Amino acid sequence: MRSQDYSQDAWVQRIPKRLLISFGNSSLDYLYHVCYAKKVGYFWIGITVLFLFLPYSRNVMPKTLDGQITMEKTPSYFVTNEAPKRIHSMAKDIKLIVVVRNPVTRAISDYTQTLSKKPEIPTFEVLAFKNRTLGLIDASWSAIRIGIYALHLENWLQYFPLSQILFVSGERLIVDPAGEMAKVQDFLGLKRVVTEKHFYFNKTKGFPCLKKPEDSSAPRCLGKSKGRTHPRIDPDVIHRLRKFYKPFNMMFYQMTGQDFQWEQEEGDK
Ligand SMILES: Nc1ncnc2c1ncn2[C@@H]1O[C@H](COP(=O)(O)OS(=O)(=O)O)[C@@H](OP(=O)(O)O)[C@H]1O
Repeated sequence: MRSQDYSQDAWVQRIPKRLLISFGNSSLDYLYHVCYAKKVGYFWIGITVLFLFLPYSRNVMPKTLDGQITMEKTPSYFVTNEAPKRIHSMAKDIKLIVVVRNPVTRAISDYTQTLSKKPEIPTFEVLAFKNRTLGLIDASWSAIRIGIYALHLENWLQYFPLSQILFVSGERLIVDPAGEMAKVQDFLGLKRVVTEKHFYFNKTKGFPCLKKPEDSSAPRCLGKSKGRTHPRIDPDVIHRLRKFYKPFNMMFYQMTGQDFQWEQEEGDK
């Protein structure tokens, strides 16, 4: 086996070969948090400009050794039109890890986040419709448009084959974090270092958290801004949104070869 060179010269800033992305509000932070805490990769927490506008973005990357993985995480790439083309021109063999979640819950989560910053905005029910009497959904509202995953994925598939993309279920990440992490590690070609023994379910938070690592004093949950209580949304509106998304979801399942079972969920949080 080749011994690792730890000399100063061996630490180099590299263009990431793995990218964690999501449509926003889909548990990407949690995936990143687990990968980071368990050193599954060396991260740059990305901002969209990185790949899009900085030709020498390598300069802002963490230094890694040959054989270590440089990853970048950002929620906004997936819906940024120019992103796949530019990323492809810099790193065509990149592995993409995309976290997805029921688009109806995602839209409500997105709205809840905005509401926490701007309490004066209209209700979700008002923003969701162009014409509520006619049941016409406002697909130009970003909270809704982002959830049309099939549309965004089409753009990426023009540049990257499906084999380079792993879709992680935001729902499964909550109920079975170790199971989803196993898929992530397999996809990255890594030994399964993150397993069930690293997680516990925090009843107060209502989400899984990481158990206390040996080198730190506290178990790690995500902060208060993750896992917020959603406002109550009129069930009719939820029903209407489900109908709106259904054909797009079906298209997305077909394109990815994965059934995320969003139609089977009883209600949205
Ligand atoms: N372990 C754990 N702890 C807390 N929250 C968790 C966890 N796993 C998944 N989630 C869900 O993650 C949702 C927020 O997604 P992110 O903001 O991380 O996504 S993204 O970075 O914008 O893609 C967040 O959405 P909200 O519930 O609307 O706040 C959570 O439902």
